[in-house]
Amino acid sequence: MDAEHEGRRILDIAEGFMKSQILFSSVKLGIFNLLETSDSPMTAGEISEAIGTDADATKRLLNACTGQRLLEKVNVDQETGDGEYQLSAGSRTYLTASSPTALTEFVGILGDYYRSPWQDLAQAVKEGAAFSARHGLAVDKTFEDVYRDEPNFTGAMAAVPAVFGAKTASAFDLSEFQSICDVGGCTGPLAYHLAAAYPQASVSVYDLPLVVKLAEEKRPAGDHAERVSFIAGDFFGDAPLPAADLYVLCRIIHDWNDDKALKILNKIHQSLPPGGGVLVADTILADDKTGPEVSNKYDLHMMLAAGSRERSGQELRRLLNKAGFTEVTINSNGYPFGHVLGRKPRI
Ligand SMILES: C[S@@+](CC[C@H](N)C(=O)[O-])C[C@H]1O[C@@H](n2cnc3c(N)ncnc32)[C@H](O)[C@@H]1O
Repeated sequence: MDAEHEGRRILDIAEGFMKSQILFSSVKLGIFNLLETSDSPMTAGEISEAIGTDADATKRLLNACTGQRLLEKVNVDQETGDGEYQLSAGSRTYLTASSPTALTEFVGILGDYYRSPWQDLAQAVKEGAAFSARHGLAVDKTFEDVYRDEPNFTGAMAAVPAVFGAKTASAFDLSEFQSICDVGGCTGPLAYHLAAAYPQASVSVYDLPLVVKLAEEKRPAGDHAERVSFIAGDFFGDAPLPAADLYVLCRIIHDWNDDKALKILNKIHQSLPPGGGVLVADTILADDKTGPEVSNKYDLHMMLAAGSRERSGQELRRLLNKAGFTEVTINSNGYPFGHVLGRKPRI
């Protein structure tokens, strides 16, 4: 073992919160959005004046952002070290207001609403199910509570499939399906990718009434978006799902305990014609549950925020089998989601 290397690696893990705080604070202060609107690189003084912050502290934050390659520093005075700041390629693509691939709202929710339950990780591990009973979505909290506590939840959710949804659309060849329903599809970012990838299919999104209302208001212009319909409902209610021969569940199964997840899968199975499919997209754990890192992180996150869990491919296979899906194919590669396709038997 290289002792020094291991020591540094452990400190690096411990100091991880400092890195994320640099990002969260810069997003919160509007630094990336400001630089997007500027025709040329800006000095720390210009930035602090525009966002109403302390000049010296702002300069230190901007330099830390540069160290994280969130910003670039140009025209540097070799004597004073002062210079001008501009967006890096990464922040221009993923952290600016007008970018169609902006992750800003998701970063915002991670830095605030989603960060607070992590303070209780040790307590949650001590208590297990008792902690979930107090805090868990699957137990005593509804999605209506989530929307009341964090009004920007839909914006934050939508950011991730807007960026990574093309990978979900292409994880399997879905071209045989004529009608696709994204169940719990939020304001439609994944449905728009599905509509673009499968022009032969009609595409719908099924979600709670308040989300559908928002989705209609936010619908972007363009052919693919216009082909997507939004249908309000409750997947735990008695009303049938919109008709489809493929149902998609992106980050839905991981919200719920096995009983509730099975309810959703059973309902989908009942709604499908023979040979129809269900596509699950979640951060899938390795069979020994020790990776990939993104899935382990979100497994704990789901425990803290929703009293639920991420599952391995084999666990998802067993759930799908229980609901009556026989042919189950697992494609667990990919960031941030792996994918599982299940089929209702043809006879
Ligand atoms: C974790 S979000 C995932 C959203 C989207 N699929 C994604 O990956 O970004 C869960 C979604 O399920 C929806 N949802 C929760 N309970 C529901 C219910 N009972 N019926 C229909 N949709 C529901 C929420 O409104 C939300 O859009």
